[in-house]
Amino acid sequence: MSSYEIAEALIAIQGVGFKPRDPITFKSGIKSPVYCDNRKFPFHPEQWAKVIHGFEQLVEEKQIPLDVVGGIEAAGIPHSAAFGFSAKKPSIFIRKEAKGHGAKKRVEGGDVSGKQVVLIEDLVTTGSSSLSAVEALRAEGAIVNDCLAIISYNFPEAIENFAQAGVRLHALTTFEAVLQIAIERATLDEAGAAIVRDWLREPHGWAKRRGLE
Ligand SMILES: O=P(O)(O)OC[C@H]1O[C@H](OP(=O)(O)OP(=O)(O)O)[C@H](O)[C@@H]1O
Ligand SMILES: O=C(O)c1cc(=O)[nH]c(=O)[nH]1
Repeated sequence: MSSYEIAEALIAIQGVGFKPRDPITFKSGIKSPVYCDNRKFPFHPEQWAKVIHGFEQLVEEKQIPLDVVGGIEAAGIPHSAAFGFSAKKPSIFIRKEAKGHGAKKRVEGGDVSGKQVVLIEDLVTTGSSSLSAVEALRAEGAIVNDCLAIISYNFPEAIENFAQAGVRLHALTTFEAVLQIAIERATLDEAGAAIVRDWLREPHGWAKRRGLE
């Protein structure tokens, strides 16, 4: 499954929104003129199958050691569960925060101690959600060296965060691929594309630069 095919699939399920003049706030607090919504994939099984096959191919081609598949709450979980089921591997999930009641755990579903856990995230922006999950897993004795994601914005800070944590990030596609397709198809006009490119150059200060905050 190529990066282009996965980007096409995300566009086909209407999982990409361009909002150059009406920004959206990301988990990290970054204000953005674009939004990718991988949560829509399970509603479109034919397109979703491309994601799950993409993960299978990635693990096989890169010979990624895998005992357990771990989905990051919330949007990572459906993809992780489907991939684990299809690959006949156990799967667990990792909460972003421990609950205040019940077992109060972040890692749910099984014992990961001494196991090679491959993380599944739907989307990487800064990488902070992924790396917090890595910490929670390592605290339970898991071996975590690889994270698979559907899409990454490929921000330098995310690349640096993954490198520092000693985790390889393998994304099926990138926001750049999505942007290329949107420009080719004139889904995004030139003025809109210029705004998105300006955001990509320096996302943290973008909203201020444009007088939006
Ligand atoms: O790389 P980061 O800067 O951490 O951003 C990426 C995270 O943001 C979203 O989670 P969010 O908590 O917004 O939504 P969810 O609860 O649906 O997963 C997404 O699903 C990733 O987990
Ligand atoms: O960083 C985020 O919070 C984020 C970005 C994005 O494009 N889509 C999403 O679901 N979350």
